Parts: sequence; C-alpha cells; structure tokens
Amino acid sequence: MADSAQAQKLVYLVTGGCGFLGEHVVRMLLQREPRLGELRVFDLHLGPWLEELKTGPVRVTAIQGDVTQAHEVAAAVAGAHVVIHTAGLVDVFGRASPKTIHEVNVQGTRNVIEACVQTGTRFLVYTSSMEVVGPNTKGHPFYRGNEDTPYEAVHRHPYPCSKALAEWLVLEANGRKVCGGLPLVTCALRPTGIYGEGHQIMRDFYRQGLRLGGRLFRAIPASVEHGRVYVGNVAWMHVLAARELERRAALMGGQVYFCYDGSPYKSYEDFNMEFLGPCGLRLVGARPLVPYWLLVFLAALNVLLQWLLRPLLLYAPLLNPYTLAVANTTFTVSTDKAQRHFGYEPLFSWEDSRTRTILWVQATGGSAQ
Ligand SMILES: NC(=O)c1ccc[n+]([C@@H]2O[C@H](COP(=O)([O-])OP(=O)(O)OC[C@H]3O[C@@H](n4cnc5c(N)ncnc54)[C@H](O)[C@@H]3O)[C@@H](O)[C@H]2O)c1
Ligand SMILES: CC(C)CCC[C@@H](C)[C@H]1CC[C@H]2[C@@H]3[C@H](O)C=C4C[C@@H](O)CC[C@]4(C)[C@H]3CC[C@]12C
Repeated sequence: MADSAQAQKLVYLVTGGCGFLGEHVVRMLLQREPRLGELRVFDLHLGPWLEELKTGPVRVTAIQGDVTQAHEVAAAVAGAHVVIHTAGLVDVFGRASPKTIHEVNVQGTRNVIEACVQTGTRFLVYTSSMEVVGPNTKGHPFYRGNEDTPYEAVHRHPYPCSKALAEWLVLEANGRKVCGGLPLVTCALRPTGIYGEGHQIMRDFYRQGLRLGGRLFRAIPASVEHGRVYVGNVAWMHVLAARELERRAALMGGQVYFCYDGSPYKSYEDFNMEFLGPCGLRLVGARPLVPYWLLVFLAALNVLLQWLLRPLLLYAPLLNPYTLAVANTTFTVSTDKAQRHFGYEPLFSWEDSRTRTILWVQATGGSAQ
C-alpha cells in the first residue's frame, strides 16, 4: 500500500457491507477513496442495490458468505489490502440466542483476523460499539467522556459481551506478523447510537407513532443524554481510518476511537423527535408519562413472556431490562482523538444529517421497504 507514483489500486473488503452501516461504508468508499481498485462486499444477505454499483469504474464484487465460516472468510480476504469488518449480529432484544451472537460477533471476528494473518492482509478496521464501555449494569452515567475517561465497564448482556471480546481480539492482533512477515495493523471504531437513512428502529418508532394517531409518549426523562452519531459520518470515519492506517501505523495501530460528530446531546426520545417531529409526530409529556418502576416491571414482564412464548413464537419487544437501562442511562462522548490521530472531521453537518434523515423517514417510513 505504498505511496508509489503509480498510485497503486487497492482491494478493499467490507464485511456486513449490505447492512445499515455497511451500505453507507460501501457507498462512501466508492465516492471518496480514490485508490480503490476493487471493492468486495461480503454479507450473509446481499442487497439488490449492489447491482447498480457494478456498472461504475471500480470493480464491485458481491460475495454471499458467513463470517462464522472460516474458509469463506479466508477466500474473501485473500488478496485484499484492507478489511473493514462491520458484519455483526446487532441484537439486544433476545431475537437470537447468546450462542449465535457469540458465534457471529466473536468467532466471526476471530475468523477475519486469522484470514488476514494467513493471506497477508495488513490493515483491519473493526466496527466496535460504545457498548464495549457502557452503559454498565450499575447505571453509572458516562457524561461526554472520551477514550481515556475511567468507567467501570461491566457486561452481562450477550451483545455488549460479544462486542467487547471481539474488540479485544482485534486490538490484541495488532502487530501480529501476517503471511509475508509484515505486521498487522488494526484499530477499532466505537459508534454511539447510529441514526440516518436505513435506521430500522427509527422507522419502527415512526410507524408506531402513526398507529397511535401521530403521538409518541415520553418514557425517559429529557435530562438523560444518549449519544448519537450520523451514519454518513460513521462511514466516513471508517474510510479515513482505513486510508490512514498504513501511514500512521505506529500511532493508530491497536487504538480505539469513539465515533462522533456535531449531533446534539439529547435524550433518546427527544433526539428521535428531531426527525419524527417534522414528519408529523409529537412527543406527549414534558416528563415520563409512566413511573419508572412500572417500566421496570413491564420490562421484566416482557422477559417472562419472551421465555414463556418461545416454544410458540418469537416475542421480542423493544422494551426489556437491558434496553431500558441503555435508554435510561446517560452515555455521551466528547472527544477529538480521531481528529488528532487521523484528521477526521465530520463530513456531514448536523443540519445536513438531520435533513437527510427526515427525507428518508418521509420517503420510506410509511412503506414496506
Ligand atoms: N446500529 C448502531 O447503532 C450501532 C452502534 C454501534 C455499533 N454498531 C455496529 O456496527 C455494525 C453494523 O451494525 P448495523 O447497525 O449496520 O447492523 P445491521 O444488522 O444493519 O448490519 C449488519 C450486517 O452484518 C451482516 N451479517 C450478520 N451476520 C453475518 C454473518 N454471519 N456473516 C456475514 N454477514 C453477517 C448482516 O446481514 C447485515 O447486513 C455492527 O458490528 C454493530 O455491532 C452498530
Ligand atoms: C425504553 C423505551 C421507551 C425506549 C427503547 C429504546 C431502545 C430500543 C433503544 C435506546 C438506545 C438504543 C441503543 C443505543 O442507541 C446504542 C446501541 C449500540 C449498538 O452497538 C447497537 C444498538 C444499540 C444497542 C441501540 C439499540 C436500541 C436502543 C436500546
């Protein structure tokens, strides 16, 4: 990946390239990575939109595969210069078993690392999560913290457990010798709650609001800050990190970076209203309409119902003790580490991010897409 006068064309692999974030990373690479020669998009489920990308100047290779299958990963990684590993099972609702979450997020990541080592790929960017840090099970606030802010990270839920372990594997692999003898360079990006075009939960809230006659009911105090970041900026941070990993290997190798931008600090629900408000919804109540103890009770009831109904159907509502704790615990970041280490500046302003998201909710919110 040297800065040769010939400007060598590079092969990138994006795992999970058809997911919410992955699609934005794929499109961002095509738009903003001038050295891109081939883009491999690896996913369990390939999106039909990939077809339109195949007509452009960069070779786009769609690979249907499973990160839990080491041989499939190795075949996809072979010959790639850079891997952006964003594939993951994002499940905090109890849809998948803890074993499956572990297999995809931890074993999948292990397979990606081993494939890099075996095939000689030197640069690996991993999509981690803020949940590697918190909120913790004790409900301690993390108020505009940075990568060095002390925090008691205690995980019990399978999803943050798996992300924390996978992140550790990626960072620990930094410096391992890959085939050919050169060192592997890795880093991990930790987005807070991502929003933007393609965000399923935002659309679910919109549809729920429509069903409730254009209203949503406040459940969480407005004073609880929940970190959010625009998907386009998260994608841009991945592209920049991947680009700079070689030149700044000594500085960036083995490092973690929170993903941040100019999105305002707000509660989860007030933040959603920045988009759902202009789409015609209103958030009822200046304070939570139901007492917290009742939410705790309902969350626990949902766990019981999920367990009782499991033989018959999958009952996986948004509210459970874990999602309640995440939504009800202040967790926001304030950092410039990515700016200092690899020159990251958000590509999209808050106004831009907001407008793009509103247009997307309006366009697809009511449809089945
Ligand atoms: N959405 C968020 O708010 C958020 C926040 C922080 C971190 N993250 C992380 O970002 C990454 C992407 O999340 P997302 O929100 O785009 O989720 P997503 O579910 O939309 O995308 C994940 C993609 O991974 C693919 N995938 C799942 N299992 C796979 C397997 N076994 N083999 C190959 N591909 C597989 C899925 O098909 C999907 O396309 C994840 O690693 C997630 O942990 C997400
Ligand atoms: C209590 C209810 C009224 C509201 C429930 C909202 C709940 C479903 C939301 C709130 C916060 C959301 C998480 C947060 O934005 C960050 C992440 C990190 C990421 O790695 C995966 C997604 C996740 C867990 C969001 C899931 C949905 C949550 C819990």
